[in-house]
Amino acid sequence: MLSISQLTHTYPNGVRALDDVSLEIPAGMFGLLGPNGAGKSSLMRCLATLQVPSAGAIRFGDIDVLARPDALRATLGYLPQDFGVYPRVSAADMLDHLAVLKGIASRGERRDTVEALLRQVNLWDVRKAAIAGFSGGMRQRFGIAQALIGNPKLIIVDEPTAGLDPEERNRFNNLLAEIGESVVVILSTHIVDDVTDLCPRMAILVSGRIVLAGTPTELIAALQGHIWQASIDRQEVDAAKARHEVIATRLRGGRTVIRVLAAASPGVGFAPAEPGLEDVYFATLYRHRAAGPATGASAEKVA
Ligand SMILES: Nc1ncnc2c1ncn2[C@@H]1O[C@H](COP(=O)(O)OP(=O)(O)OP(=O)(O)O)[C@@H](O)[C@H]1O
Repeated sequence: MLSISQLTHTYPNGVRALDDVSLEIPAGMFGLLGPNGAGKSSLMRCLATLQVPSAGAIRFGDIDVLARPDALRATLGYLPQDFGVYPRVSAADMLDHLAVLKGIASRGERRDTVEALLRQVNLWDVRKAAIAGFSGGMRQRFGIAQALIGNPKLIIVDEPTAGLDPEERNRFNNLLAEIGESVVVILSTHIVDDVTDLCPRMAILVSGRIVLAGTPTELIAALQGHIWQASIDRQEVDAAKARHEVIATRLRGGRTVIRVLAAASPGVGFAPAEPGLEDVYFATLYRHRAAGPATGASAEKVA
């Protein structure tokens, strides 16, 4: 179990990226959804001990993470949003090097580990090719291989499928789904379908705050009977937005399909719609935007 209590992080420029974040995350896959700038990467970096939060506490099992970051690192697998540079060394040599850094001293054990991981992520055939020449999907699969070195109990993956084509995204998600259910896997993303496909538990982060948390099934059920859909002309969209709580608009065959949040039928032309996780996400963002400032971390004036 990963326990995050009242975590707050303010960058030196005054941006408060995390604001009183508390979450209890059991074993299994946990989806953290949020728009750009919500604070997802900031939270991931704090959990991965790459950044010390301004306030709050993090516990993973027996480990007080802020007091003993090294103890967490020994059991952590982290796939950052962006590796930055991709070396010209081969995938096999790089994994071997990273295994040394993870403390696997025995050459034989490393060879077995590297082979098993490369086969698991389907990169065995290209093990001798330089990572610098890999496609985006191959890089991400290499990324998950390096995160799995040493059988970590906490795995953090930060927006892993952004920029991948649907086939590679699917491949990557299948890999994540195979990771054992006895470990905590945190998947940070703004792709709702990734959470729908993979995560039995989730939370939505907006402006550095957890605004919703639960199981996708329960959160979707809570919207039952509250989502309505209509197909309208593009010119009518602004008027519809003024009249209704329009949570999403989508073009379909030259017309605009709007999804509206309402306890009863909003009027002629609207049909009841089956809610999905995307409605949960958009309704949450809509309510947040209606209640306060635009999404993005809150900027505090520093005196
Ligand atoms: N090193 C930093 N210094 C100052 N501000 C930062 C720093 N890193 C992030 N921020 C700010 O903190 C807020 C949260 O950023 P963060 O990258 O954590 O969000 P995110 O949800 O991961 O966004 P994205 O989906 O775009 O990656 C943003 O306003 C961002 O500009």
